[in-house]
Amino acid sequence: MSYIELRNISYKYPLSKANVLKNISYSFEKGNLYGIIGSNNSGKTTLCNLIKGLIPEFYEGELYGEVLIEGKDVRKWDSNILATSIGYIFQNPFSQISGIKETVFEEIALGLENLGIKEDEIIDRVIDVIKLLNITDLAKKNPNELSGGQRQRVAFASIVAMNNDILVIDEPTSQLDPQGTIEIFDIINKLKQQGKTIFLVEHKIDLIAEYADEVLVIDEGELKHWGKTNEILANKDLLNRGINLPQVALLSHEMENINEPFDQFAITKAEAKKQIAKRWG
Ligand SMILES: Nc1ncnc2c1ncn2[C@@H]1O[C@H](COP(=O)(O)OP(=O)(O)OP(=O)(O)O)[C@@H](O)[C@H]1O
Repeated sequence: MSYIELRNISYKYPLSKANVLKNISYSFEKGNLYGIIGSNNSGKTTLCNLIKGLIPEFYEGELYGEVLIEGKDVRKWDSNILATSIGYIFQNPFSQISGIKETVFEEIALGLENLGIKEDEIIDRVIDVIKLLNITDLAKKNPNELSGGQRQRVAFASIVAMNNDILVIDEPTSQLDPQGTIEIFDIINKLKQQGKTIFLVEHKIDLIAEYADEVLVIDEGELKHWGKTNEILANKDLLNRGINLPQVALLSHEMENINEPFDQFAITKAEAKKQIAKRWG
C-alpha cells in the first residue's frame, strides 16, 4: 500500500469554468521529497491544497477521484487528525504569521497551545526548534517587525514545532535572496533527514535537482512527466512546457552536442564535478 495515493483526481473550483486538475493519479512513498513543477497557473498550488485536505473541505467545488492517506480517503479522516499529520507552509509567509503574538517565541508556541499540549513540553519543543533552525536571535522579536526572509523562517519554525509527518511547502523561497534561499533549503534538508514526506513546489529548478527524490511536472492541470529526478530534469521536453532545466543538465546536453558526452548525465553540481574530475583529472 502506498503512503499517499491520488486516484484519477479531477477538480474544479466553485467559480472556475473547466477542471483545474485533470485525471491525476500518483503514488507517494513515505520519507521522499517530491518536487512539483510547472509553469504559472498549471495547478501546482491546487494540487497542494488537495494533498493538504483543503480540497474539498475548505474550497468546496467538484472533486472526482480519491486522495488516500495510508489507504483511507481523506474525506473519511478526522479533520483534527489530518491537521496534525500534515503541515502546510504557504507561498506567502505574511499570511502564515498570526499577528496576535508579541514575540517569535510565542508565535511558534501558538500551534502547540491550540493542540492543548502542556506548557513545559511547549517550552521544550519551541527551544529545540529555535536551535534547529538557528533563529535564537529572533526569539524575542515582534513577528510583525520581521523581514520577509525572517518571517519565512518563523513560518517554518511554527510548522516544524508541530512535528507533522507530511509537509506541503509551496514556493518557500519566492521572497528570499540567495542567502535566505540557502537557509530555507538547509531547513528542508534537515526535515528530509528526519524522515518527513515532503511535497515542494519550487520554481528554482537547480534546487529541485539537488533535493527532490522524484519530480511531478504539471501542465494545464495534467500530470505530464513524473519519476526519478535525474531522469525527469534531463528531459528537454520541459523547455517546451515553459520549465527551465537545471544549469548542469544544460551543460550535460552541451557536452552531448559537441560529441563529448559525460559518462553519466549530470543534473547537479556535485555530479558534474565528479564527471569533470574523471575526464580532466
Ligand atoms: N480559489 C480559486 N477559484 C477559482 N479558480 C482558482 C482558484 N485558485 C486558483 N484558481 C485557478 O486555478 C488554476 C491553477 O492555479 P494554481 O494556483 O493552482 O496554479 P499554480 O501552478 O500554483 O500557479 P503559480 O505558479 O502562478 O503559483 C489557475 O487558472 C487559477 O486561476
